[in-house]
Amino acid sequence: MGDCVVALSRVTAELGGRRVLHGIDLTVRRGEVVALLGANGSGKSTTVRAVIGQVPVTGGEIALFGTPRRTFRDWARVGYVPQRTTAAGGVPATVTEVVSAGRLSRTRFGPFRKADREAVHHALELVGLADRAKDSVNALSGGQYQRVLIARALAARPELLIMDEPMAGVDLASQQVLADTLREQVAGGATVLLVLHELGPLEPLIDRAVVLRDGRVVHDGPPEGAGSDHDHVHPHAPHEPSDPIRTGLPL
Ligand SMILES: Nc1ncnc2c1ncn2[C@@H]1O[C@H](COP(=O)(O)OP(=O)(O)OP(=O)(O)O)[C@@H](O)[C@H]1O
Repeated sequence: MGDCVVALSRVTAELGGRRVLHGIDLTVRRGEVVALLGANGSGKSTTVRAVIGQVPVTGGEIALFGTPRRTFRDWARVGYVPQRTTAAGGVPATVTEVVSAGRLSRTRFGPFRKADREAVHHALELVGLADRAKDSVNALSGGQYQRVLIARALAARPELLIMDEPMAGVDLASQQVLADTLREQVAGGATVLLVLHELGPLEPLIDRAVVLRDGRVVHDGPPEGAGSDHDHVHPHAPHEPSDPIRTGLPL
């Protein structure tokens, strides 16, 4: 398993005193693009947040680049794009400031040098927002803000990209930019783990789909077998309380 970039073995986690991950096994090998699918509340976000250390695990093992997560320190190799709903801070900042924050893991919080400024500019070019560099992020559309978050993750030139629902609530034009950006990253050798509620426009890029149900893996294989998750209800989407209970899984 020397080429495992992410490896979870029998991982359990609790939130609010309730067990939400019931023994997750998941591997992402170097250069692979793995999609984590499943209904609302199935544990997708909790799984990726456990990988980056935002959710404490109560059992099992997590390794990054072959190193146990507990002792892993090389965070500049990892780019994380949070779910946009949890990332909106309401703090006024320019596009450049937000993206520069993604470079801090490389500068080790020291002064920015030319290479750092170039990396920030390049990341903004990749997501098509170089012309908005000086604008406040508050002036951006949801899709543009999502592109800023992705540029922030790319600014450190990570080998592993972890993205939580990068397409959620994103307009079609931005979706296309995101798909193109991701394709370039993958072509450049990046490894990707992303949470999706449906395969959508990213499907051609995905090597493997892992479907969760109630905190357990119920499918791990080619994306064709996973299908799109029509039963997922996104928090941004209007939702009728009278809707039937949805499982989000292929029957
Ligand atoms: N901070 C929290 N405290 C208590 N329970 C939580 C918390 N965050 C999530 N949960 C619960 O943990 C379970 C897994 O949630 P998680 O966000 O990982 O699911 P998800 O598959 O990412 O769903 P979604 O598609 O809605 O984002 C759900 O039952 C959720 O209600």
